[in-house]
Amino acid sequence: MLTERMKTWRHVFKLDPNRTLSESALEKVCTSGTDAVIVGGTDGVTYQNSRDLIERVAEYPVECVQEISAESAVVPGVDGYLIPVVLNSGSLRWVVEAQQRAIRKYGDWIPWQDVAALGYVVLNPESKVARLTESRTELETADLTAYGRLAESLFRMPALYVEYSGVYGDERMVRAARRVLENARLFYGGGISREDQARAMGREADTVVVGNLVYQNPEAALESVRWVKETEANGVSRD
Ligand SMILES: CC(C)=CCC/C(C)=C/CC/C(C)=C/CC/C(C)=C/CC/C(C)=C/CC/C(C)=C/CC/C(C)=C/COP(=O)(O)OP(=O)(O)O
Ligand SMILES: O=P(O)(O)OC[C@@H](O)CO
Ligand SMILES: [Mg+2]
Repeated sequence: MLTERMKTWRHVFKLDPNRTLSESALEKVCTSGTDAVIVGGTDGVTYQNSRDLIERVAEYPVECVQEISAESAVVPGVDGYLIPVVLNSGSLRWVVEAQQRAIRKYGDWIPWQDVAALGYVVLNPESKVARLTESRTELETADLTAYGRLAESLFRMPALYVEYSGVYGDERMVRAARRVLENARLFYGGGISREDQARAMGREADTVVVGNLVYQNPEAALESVRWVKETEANGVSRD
């Protein structure tokens, strides 16, 4: 089950099918000791560029999962599929509609044991994902923790994803969200570029996602695996 495997993820890389990565850089990413490689992005994601990148990652022993942002880009045969649900979106399209349309299309073909929902709360108003999904990013701590409880206890989601895509986020927000979760995992992603940031979010979150750094500073991106894994998460460990 994908949801079980996700419980072992401390550090993951998110690779964007719409960006170029040399074979030597990809090899380093995939053999870095990271727990999984997520293939996904917001814009310019197609079936072709997703399949190309997934096939390249599949050459390495690391777990590879596709994060689906467009119904047309679904690649069959991947280890797992992450389905974003943007809880603070201003449009139903990104909460249930796009997902319902895709389920209608793929129906019996969906390998549910290898599918997991990610309850996103998008907090960087300047990010592509915030703009696309018209996310309501002006949230207080209490709003975020309520989304956390909604995701975990009402929707029974396996993970809450605090998403600051492109900028380093507010550690207090992440800590508050983590505190109210008992079973769901807390994913943090956004703007990790330095050791202190990787360690700080490594303390607050269960799973730390590193994206842009792979393209901006590959050496630091590789180091981020160690920075996160050496750091103990504050949360009670759950299995
Ligand atoms: C055999 C077979 C066919 C198997 C497959 C079956 C299967 C798994 C079918 C899919 C079922 C399903 C429910 C699919 C969901 C479809 C869908 C379109 C859902 C909507 C997802 C959504 C809310 C998208 C909005 C954007 C979003 C949240 C994207 C996630 C990634 C993200 C936040 C990237 C951020 O990075 P990026 O913006 O690229 O960062 P940069 O600015 O640095 O580029
Ligand atoms: O690209 P960065 O800013 O590292 O963010 C990672 C991930 O949360 C994006 O969905
Ligand atoms: Mg992108």
